[in-house]
Amino acid sequence: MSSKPYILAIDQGTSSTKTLVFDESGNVAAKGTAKLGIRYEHHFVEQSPEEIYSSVLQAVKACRDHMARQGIQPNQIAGVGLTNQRETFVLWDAEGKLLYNAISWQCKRSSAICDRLKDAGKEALVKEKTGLPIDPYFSATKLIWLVENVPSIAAELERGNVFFGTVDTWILYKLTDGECYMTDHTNASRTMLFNIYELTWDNVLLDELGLRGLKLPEVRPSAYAYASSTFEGTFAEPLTICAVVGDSQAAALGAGCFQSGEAKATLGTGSSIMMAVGQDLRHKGQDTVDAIYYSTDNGVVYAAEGIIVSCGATVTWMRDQLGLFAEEGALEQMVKDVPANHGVTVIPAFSGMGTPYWKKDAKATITGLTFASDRSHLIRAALESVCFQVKDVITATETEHQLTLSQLHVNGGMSENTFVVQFLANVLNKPVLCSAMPDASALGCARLAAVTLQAAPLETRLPQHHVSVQQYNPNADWEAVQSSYHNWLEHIDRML
Ligand SMILES: O=P(O)(O)OC[C@H](O)CO
Repeated sequence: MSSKPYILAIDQGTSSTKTLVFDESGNVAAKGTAKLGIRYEHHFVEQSPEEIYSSVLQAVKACRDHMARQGIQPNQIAGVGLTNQRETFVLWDAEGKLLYNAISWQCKRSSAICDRLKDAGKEALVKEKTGLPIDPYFSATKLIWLVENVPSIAAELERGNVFFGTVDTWILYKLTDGECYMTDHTNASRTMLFNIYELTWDNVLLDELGLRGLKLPEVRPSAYAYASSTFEGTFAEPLTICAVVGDSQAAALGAGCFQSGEAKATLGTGSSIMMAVGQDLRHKGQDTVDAIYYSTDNGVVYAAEGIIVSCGATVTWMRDQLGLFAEEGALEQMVKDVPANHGVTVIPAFSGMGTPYWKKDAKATITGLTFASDRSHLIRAALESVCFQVKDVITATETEHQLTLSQLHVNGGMSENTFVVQFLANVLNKPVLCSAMPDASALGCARLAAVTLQAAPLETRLPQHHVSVQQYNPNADWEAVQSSYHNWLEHIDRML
């Protein structure tokens, strides 16, 4: 064992920051966590940048204290990996003074701006350069909203005094007292300002979007020695941050998607599905998102991504707004008790539909109800909708990239529901793998940090041989499965 066998991973997410210490085999040796608030107001979703930063410090401190109880010394930490919620951004000035709250990836304030850009025919240009569709999900249109609606930001932009940063950049900036103004390829690729083929901020796009003069961070590989920090005195000696990567990408790396055609689906409130494509993006996605998966000294690896807006959110709505059940635990048995959905179909467009439909203004529908329908049918149809949406994304990805899904790894809260995972295996007609390791994003960024530290192949880092992985194989009548999926597609067609 080396004298520095541990890696500290920081996972800065939307509702909390988690920290985990991994040993060389991928065992979790210590943990810390800190909660984080979020403000929802109609279509506006914001967070406090200071709170984001302090949640990182708190979670790192909690982890340090746990390390001490486990007998791990800070000088046994070889380096730090940082993974973070993507698309959320912060603006500050040359003095480091905040210009606004952090605008969350969930915020849809720029819906009308997206329509305007599409009407002006900008969609092809944006897609061609960034790999992204024009959608409020990505940072740029919400930045335009701020420039158009907050006079002080417009004035500062005019003076060249607006510094833009995704959450990783903000954390690096704060940890280094403004010394490190950087981001990685994966985070840059979610802003809708970064050319994912030329690997530069796109000046043509910045001009077209009225953002000329915006200060943007230097972009580095995901596996890279960014900066060193004591985390404001949490550690006596500075630790080096050796990796930065968006959390969905990190979750795919943590799940072990290393070969083209391997994919992961994080089934949370919504879902991000990512399929590894390789170093060469030969076919560009039309309805899927072309994403930078990760980058090292050896270059950039691409992935295809699909975004589902409503997964667990549909079930939460059925619990909180319709009162159909009280606890998640009861849910699984309830749906297993009914052999089918009895003709009930839920199209969960509560906040529009993402990949491959990109209909941000669509509304949810429940169809096929009769007096014989009961809550189990509704819930079953809601859970089926999660799987059908994943199938939609996988089908679009396979077609656009001329790849075949080999297997799907699932993680996130809904992957604990065995009905969902089995139904997914049936709908995809492929094995679905569910790891007992819940913190895939932290593991993924720790793997990248290990690559920076040891220049070894990514797939050999922190192998986690001890963690059990449950495999679900298709076990239903394929014709029946196909017929229910066709029924879903027909309903989608009607909705569109
Ligand atoms: O904070 P999470 O883990 O829900 O991740 C948010 C995603 O990065 C948004 O793209």
